[in-house]
Amino acid sequence: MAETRAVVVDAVTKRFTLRHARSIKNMTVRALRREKLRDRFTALDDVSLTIGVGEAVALVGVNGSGKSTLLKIISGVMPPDEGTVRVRGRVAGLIEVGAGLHPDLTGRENIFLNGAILGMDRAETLAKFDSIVGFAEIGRFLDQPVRFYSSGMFMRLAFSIAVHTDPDVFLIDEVLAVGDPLFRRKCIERLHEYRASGRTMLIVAHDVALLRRLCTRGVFLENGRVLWDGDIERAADLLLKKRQERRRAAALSPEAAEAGR
Ligand SMILES: Nc1ncnc2c1ncn2[C@@H]1O[C@H](COP(=O)(O)OP(=O)(O)OP(=O)(O)O)[C@@H](O)[C@H]1O
Repeated sequence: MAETRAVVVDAVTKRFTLRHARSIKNMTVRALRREKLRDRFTALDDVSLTIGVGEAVALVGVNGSGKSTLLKIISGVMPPDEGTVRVRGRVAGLIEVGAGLHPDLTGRENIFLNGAILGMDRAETLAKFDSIVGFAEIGRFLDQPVRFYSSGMFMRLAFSIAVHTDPDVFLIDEVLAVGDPLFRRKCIERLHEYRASGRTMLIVAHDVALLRRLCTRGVFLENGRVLWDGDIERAADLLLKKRQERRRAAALSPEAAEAGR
C-alpha cells in the first residue's frame, strides 16, 4: 500500500530551561530572597499531528505558542524531550532567515554547501546552479560572503536553494515576511506550483490572507498545545480573535502589552 503520510508527529513534548539570573550578583540576590534561579518551561505539550502527502498546512498561534519549536523538531534540528517524529522523503526547512547559510562563505559556496545539506549531490547542484542564482536575483553578489547581503538577499538565496532541492516536505517559518513585495510574489507563485505538484508543505506566517490562499488546513497552537486542527478558515478566525484579545489586554495594561508583543 502506498504511504500517504508525509509527517507523523506523535505525542511530542519539549521543555526549555528559563534562567532568571544571568550575573553572579543577581544569582546571590535571588538566592538570599529564596527565589528560584531557573524554571522549566513547556514549549510543546503532547503534540500529535499527521500530515498527508500533498497537504498544505498552516501552523498558527500567537507569539510564543510553540510554532517555531515544532518546525525545528520536525526538521530535525532540535530533538523532542518526549515523543517521536517521522518524516517521509526529502525535507527542506526555511526555519530562520538565511537558515543554513554560512555568513563567511560566498553565495556560490553556500549554494554547494546548503545544497549538500539539503540532500543534493554535486551533479544535481551544478545542473540547477544557474536556475538557483537566477531565481535568487543575487547577480554580482554571487562571489561575495553572504554576511554582506541584505536580509532580503539572504532570504532570496535561502529560499531559492531550498525550493530547488525539490523537497518532498517543505517547512517554512516566517521567511516570506522578509524581502521586497515583488520577490515575495515570486516565492508565493513558486509555492503554489510546488503545491500543485503534489508535495507537502507546513508553513508558519503571520499573514492570514496568505495562509488562506496557500493552505486548506490550519493547526492552531496555544501554549504548546493543539487547540484546533482542521479547516483553515476556523484556524484563521481563531488567530484573529486571539490577536484581538491580546490587543485589548495590552490596551488595559502595559505589562500585558509587553507580554503580548
Ligand atoms: N532555545 C530556547 N530556550 C528557551 N526558551 C525557548 C527557546 N526557544 C523557544 N523558547 C520559548 O518557547 C516558547 C515557544 O517559542 P516559539 O519560538 O516556538 O514560539 P512561536 O509560536 O514560534 O512564536 P513567534 O510567533 O513569536 O515566532 C516561547 O515562550 C519561547 O520564548
